[in-house]
Amino acid sequence: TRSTRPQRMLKAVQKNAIRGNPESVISAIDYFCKHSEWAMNVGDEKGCILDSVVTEVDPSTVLELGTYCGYSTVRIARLLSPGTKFITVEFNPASAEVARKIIAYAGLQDKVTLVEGASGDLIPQIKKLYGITTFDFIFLDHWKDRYLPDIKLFEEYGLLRKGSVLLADNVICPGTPEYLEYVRNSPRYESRYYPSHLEYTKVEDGLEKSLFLG
Ligand SMILES: Cc1ncnc2c1ncn2[C@@H]1O[C@H](/C=C/CNC(=O)c2cc(-c3ccc(F)cc3)cc(O)c2O)[C@@H](O)[C@H]1O
Ligand SMILES: [Mg+2]
Repeated sequence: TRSTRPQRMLKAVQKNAIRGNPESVISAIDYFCKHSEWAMNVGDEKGCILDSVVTEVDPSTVLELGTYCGYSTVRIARLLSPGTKFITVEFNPASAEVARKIIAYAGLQDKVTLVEGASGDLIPQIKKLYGITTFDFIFLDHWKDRYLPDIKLFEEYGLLRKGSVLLADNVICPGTPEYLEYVRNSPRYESRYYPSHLEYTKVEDGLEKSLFLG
């Protein structure tokens, strides 16, 4: 049967990247997406903004929603200090399998816990299952209509602390209007928009960084 795009992306990593070298894995995926097949990774332009926010926050606990093939997982994990707890959530088994292989190819498997399941099911159990009280940094890049319900779950289950940073992809394209309206109007967040472009295109998109004020 025909391979899937994630499987073809994995092949490109295995062919063009150097095992244990995260930078080469990132470059191989970006090259594949620019020259072979577009894919919905955060990409190199928005990826640099992601890098700078992760570096600035220097988190001890990280949550990513929507692993997909693991591109942003590798971008984040390569910047984390030893001992950081990093959980990434993916409910499509095929995507999760490709992501595990790409994360492992980059040599970052010991820094990442990939959980297969739906974010709405996992979030209420994170404290119990992983012994995490609050997250310092959260990257939202899953179904766009799940951003708002999930941020409300973070609040409900006390997973945010004063200073927690949430970074959301695609707030313009495809767009997350309800989420944007919430974080920009809630007195509990201080939000800032980082203009950029949809991965591998000239289409406008951007990231929204929201600081939880407690
Ligand atoms: C509640 C729940 N729980 C667990 N995993 C979950 C989950 N909801 C989704 N997932 C997982 O995460 C990924 C899905 C990501 C969704 N991302 C996008 O749809 C997306 C789309 C574009 C795009 C832009 C313009 C176009 F013309 C076409 C596409 C760009 C992007 O950057 C995107 O992120 C995918 O691997 C899915 O299984
Ligand atoms: Mg995205």
